[in-house]
Amino acid sequence: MDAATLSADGAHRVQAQTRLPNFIGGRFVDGGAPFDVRNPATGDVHAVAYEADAAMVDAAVAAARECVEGEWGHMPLARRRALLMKVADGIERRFDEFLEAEIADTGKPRAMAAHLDIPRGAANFRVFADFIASLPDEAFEMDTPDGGRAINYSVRKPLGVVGVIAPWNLPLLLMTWKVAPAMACGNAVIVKPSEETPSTTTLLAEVMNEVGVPAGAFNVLHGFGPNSTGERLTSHPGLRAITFTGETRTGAAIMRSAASTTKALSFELGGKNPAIVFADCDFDAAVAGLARAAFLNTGQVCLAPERIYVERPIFERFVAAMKERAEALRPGLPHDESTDLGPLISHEHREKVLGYYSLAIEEGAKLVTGGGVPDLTGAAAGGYFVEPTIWTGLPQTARVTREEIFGPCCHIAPFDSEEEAICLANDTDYGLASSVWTRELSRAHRVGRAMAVGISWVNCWFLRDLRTAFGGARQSGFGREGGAHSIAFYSEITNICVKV
Ligand SMILES: NC(=O)c1ccc[n+]([C@@H]2O[C@H](COP(=O)([O-])OP(=O)(O)OC[C@H]3O[C@@H](n4cnc5c(N)ncnc54)[C@H](O)[C@@H]3O)[C@@H](O)[C@H]2O)c1
Ligand SMILES: O=C/C=C/C=C(\O)C(=O)O
Repeated sequence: MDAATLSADGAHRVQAQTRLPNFIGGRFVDGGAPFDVRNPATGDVHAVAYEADAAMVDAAVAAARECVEGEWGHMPLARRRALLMKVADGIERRFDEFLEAEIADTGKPRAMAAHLDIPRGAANFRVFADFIASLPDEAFEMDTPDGGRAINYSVRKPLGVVGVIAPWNLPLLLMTWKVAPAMACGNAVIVKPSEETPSTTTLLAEVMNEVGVPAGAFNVLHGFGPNSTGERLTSHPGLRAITFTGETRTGAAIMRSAASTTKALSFELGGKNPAIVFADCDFDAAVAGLARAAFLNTGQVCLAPERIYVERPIFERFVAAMKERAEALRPGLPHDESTDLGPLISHEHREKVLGYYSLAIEEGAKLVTGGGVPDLTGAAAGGYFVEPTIWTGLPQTARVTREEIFGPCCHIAPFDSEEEAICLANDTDYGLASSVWTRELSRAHRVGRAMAVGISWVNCWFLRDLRTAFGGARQSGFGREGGAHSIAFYSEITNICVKV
């Protein structure tokens, strides 16, 4: 069986033990040490992927380099763009297969994957194929010492071979968010999907071949991080850049490993994101928006608010409304239409989240709701579910209010002034995203701007225009991607200075 069997029939379409081989130079290749891929909604093994060894990494780098120095890197932009548009069409043509593959790897509710993950996979290719067509190059005319003039203009060229190291929480979305602009710029990519979620990346390799992307422009290597495929890629001298989304600690390890070959790095890392709710907000919209933000994807969204600060006059009412929302969420299997809360990604991650659930109590939190494991029967009894959880009463110094948990949980604290709210929100080592909820226009701008983050939302959350800058401040990463920022990162820019 190969990745094509992901298209099998029936309600639960992914068959047991789907084979997910590595994809090098346009071909699925045998070899590598097999490892199990589990469906976290049931705990069952649904696929086997193959950890790429050092020789496979070398082969992928060689194939990618040949392609970027040859057909792909020199392809006229119009043709390259047309191919990327076809990749988007190809994802949509095989939408159900992508959907089932993503669901099998993550256990997330079908509606979420159908409305967010898979459509964004296609959109990422369309947006960057469009965007690159109309992006102006820089030009500066200058005076010269001899009284003449010179014209400077810049041209963009591919960087070369780019390594894309992706996480498991929004697998297709976050991987294509990097692959699409990298390929639009003419680079060849080698993707290492998370070992937890290798299926949709493998399926994308099939689409690349189907639509005629030249062999070697897109490669997939499966495996783990340290002493495995991840580290082999980050230390490989044949790669010019690594774009990474994942934990801050992993980012630090990648930096060390990439240092000796001076690769360009773009890092989207963890967060401990604040939300500030003022008493003048649209109360119902704030509750609906923040309940979604805290619990979407079972809290496994890097942008999720794990710290919510609420102006004192509405604090009790807000906590009660969030409690009601949390308790209305129904955990269950992805294909059950009544499910709105999926599992965590793995047994290990559940242990980590439950560790924080215990720690919160040890640190003196008041448990508003949740704090444990839901009592599920049938197939879901083997899944890695936890209860959506809300705490109050912790100090800013508690580990639960400082460390990223990455589960369906948040701590809610009161504040008395705008100044205090800003201080509390920015009192963190991270700086990824924030949201401010108020009806007062100038305060919205003032507080929105004061947030020490890369992405500051006002009266919304996770509203994305893919042309805008996206990334983290402080320990949430460096570099920005999105729109022109992506194109700049994935390009080698040559300035040409012509004396006239
Ligand atoms: N800032 C963002 O945009 C953003 C988006 C999504 C997720 N995240 C963060 O990602 C984390 C969750 O994802 P995760 O658990 O998959 O992250 P992770 O850091 O554990 O793993 C991410 C990827 O890195 C690989 N990896 C691990 N160690 C490596 C090493 N030493 N060398 C090379 N590769 C290595 C993994 O195999 C995986 O493919 C959270 O911290 C979350 O906040 C951030
Ligand atoms: O879990 C993190 C979500 C990140 C989202 C994006 O990178 C995006 O929307 O492009």
